[in-house]
Amino acid sequence: MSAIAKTIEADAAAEQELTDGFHLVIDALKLNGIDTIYGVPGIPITDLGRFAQAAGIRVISFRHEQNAGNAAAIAGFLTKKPGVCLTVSAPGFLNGLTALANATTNCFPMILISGSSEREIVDLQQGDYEEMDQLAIAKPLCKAAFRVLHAADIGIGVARAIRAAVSGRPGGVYLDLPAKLFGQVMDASEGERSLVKVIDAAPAQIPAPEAVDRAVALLKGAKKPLVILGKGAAYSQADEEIRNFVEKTGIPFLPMSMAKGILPDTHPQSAGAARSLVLKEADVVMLVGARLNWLLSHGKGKTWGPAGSQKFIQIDIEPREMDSNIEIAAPIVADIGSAMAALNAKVGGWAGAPKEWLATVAEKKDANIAKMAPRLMKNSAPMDFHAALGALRTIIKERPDAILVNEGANTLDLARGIIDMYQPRKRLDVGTWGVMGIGMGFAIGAAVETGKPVLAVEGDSAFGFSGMEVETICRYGLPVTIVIFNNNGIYRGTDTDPNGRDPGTTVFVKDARYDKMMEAFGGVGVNVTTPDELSRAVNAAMDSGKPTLINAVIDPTAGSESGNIGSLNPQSVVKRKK
Ligand SMILES: CC(C)(COP(=O)(O)OP(=O)(O)OC[C@H]1O[C@@H](n2cnc3c(N)ncnc32)[C@H](O)[C@@H]1OP(=O)(O)O)[C@@H](O)C(=O)NCCC(=O)NCCSC=O
Repeated sequence: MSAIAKTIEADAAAEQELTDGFHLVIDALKLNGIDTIYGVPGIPITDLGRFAQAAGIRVISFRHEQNAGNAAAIAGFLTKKPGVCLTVSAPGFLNGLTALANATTNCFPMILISGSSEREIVDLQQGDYEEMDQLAIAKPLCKAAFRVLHAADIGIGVARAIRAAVSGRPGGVYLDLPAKLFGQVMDASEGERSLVKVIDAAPAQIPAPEAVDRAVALLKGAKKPLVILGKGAAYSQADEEIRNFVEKTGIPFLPMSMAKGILPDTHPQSAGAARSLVLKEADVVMLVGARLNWLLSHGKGKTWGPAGSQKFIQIDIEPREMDSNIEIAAPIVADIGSAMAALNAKVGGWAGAPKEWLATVAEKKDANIAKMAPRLMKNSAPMDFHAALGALRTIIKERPDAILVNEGANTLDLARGIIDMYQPRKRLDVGTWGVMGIGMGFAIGAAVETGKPVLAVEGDSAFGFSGMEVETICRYGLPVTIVIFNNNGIYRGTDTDPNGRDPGTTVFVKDARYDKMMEAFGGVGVNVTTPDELSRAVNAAMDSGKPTLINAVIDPTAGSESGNIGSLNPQSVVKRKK
């Protein structure tokens, strides 16, 4: 071998033995089973995305970080592994932060990884590119926040982020990676040794036996027991244990929005269609992964029975959740799976819920269902919400493993009650914050993570927050069908400016054709005006698996001001002169 050849070979060997910050981040994620990254490329993380894709990680590039973050968040909810969102510094980071905060509020495990500026310059405020103290900004908005300054600490940084995201009550974690870190080079073997594989990231939290006994005693003495299933119960994937408990005890259950389908909405014990009655009349209420927040009127007031007349059992992994609004007579601090298993072991041989109570619930439920039925069957043009949702309800019944994404005002409030769900974790919606804008991010995340067909039912306003991602859906050829309930505006399309100068504050362009947006990117666009046309279009889209957007024309006068949350949306009682 010539001297030159020897030198080249020696150089190559030396090169192989090196690694850098980019590759250590990727190796750390892969070592911990993270196989997908959602993000938007740019300075300083462009190459991180490229190298990650080359290393076999699936990298889904979005048009806006908030949507990428929402996709990562819902990936976390669906898989119990942290969903990862990758952004550029400053504005990209801030865009992703909304999704991180929302993930934290909803208890979805997610990691926002953002490139950032050089510490030394940021701290002295010397004007670096997109200079911002991202760590300080992220801290109050997520469960934990870490910054890695040295490549040798990347393994620890990623491990801490993963454990923080999924252990205990899951949530969002911010991981700050300054640009300088990516180029730091080290010996490959040293780099490998610095990586950390997280063992038992979310250990089971076993309930105390006396806590379980206390709860069982309360339930057995109840005349009108009720189980409320929350999104935490859906997240836990303890589907069998939950179903066993509900069926063994015969207690009526009320699913919160994203808990629909843990047991089918058509289950004889479902009290979904008798919501007001069961909340007011139950004497013992068992909350399973459901919090007594605004969605349950904080456990008090006119939604509930007289103060002190109802006793609460609460199962939650977070001890501080107990007594957050009212007294919890039987707290069970545990993960849902362990708690339900422990309860199941204690409720054998029990006679079940009193028959009179079941009959009362059934009567109210049947009456509400009968009242709604004719409204779902009108084949009129233009459609109202009920007629359009009646068509979609049949589609989900026939395709129970499809994932339903839902956001809007009327579109959300009515779809929640009308569209029955049959399987767990198939309904993804606006969650704890009632946030508009989750639509396309959730749809993409759900399609990527599960490979199942996704039906996104969107109000025209809600869709606008993430609508540009239809290009992403087309680019990746995802099996997403979007139905836009287009009534020309927010709530309805009839508002006007009293001065006649501008459009009313809640209206959009009249008779807009959202379906044309999809066609612009090679997807299928369809305009429909009747429930029959809507059914045909959705079925064709879901059969073909092609990205499709259906503009469903809804009567602009249909819809009300999202009445359910009227107390949060005060109307002025003051009449003022012009
Ligand atoms: C907290 C809530 C679930 C409470 O709503 P409620 O109207 O009290 O209950 P819902 O479950 O929607 O049910 C309404 C009524 O329909 C009945 N109901 C429910 N399902 C059915 C079926 N399948 N058939 C017939 N009737 C039904 C149910 O018993 C209630 O009647 P009765 O029992 O007779 O009362 C809701 O307000 C909510 O999730 N809000 C979030 C909204 C949100 O996030 N918006 C984003 C902002 S929008 C931006 O502007």
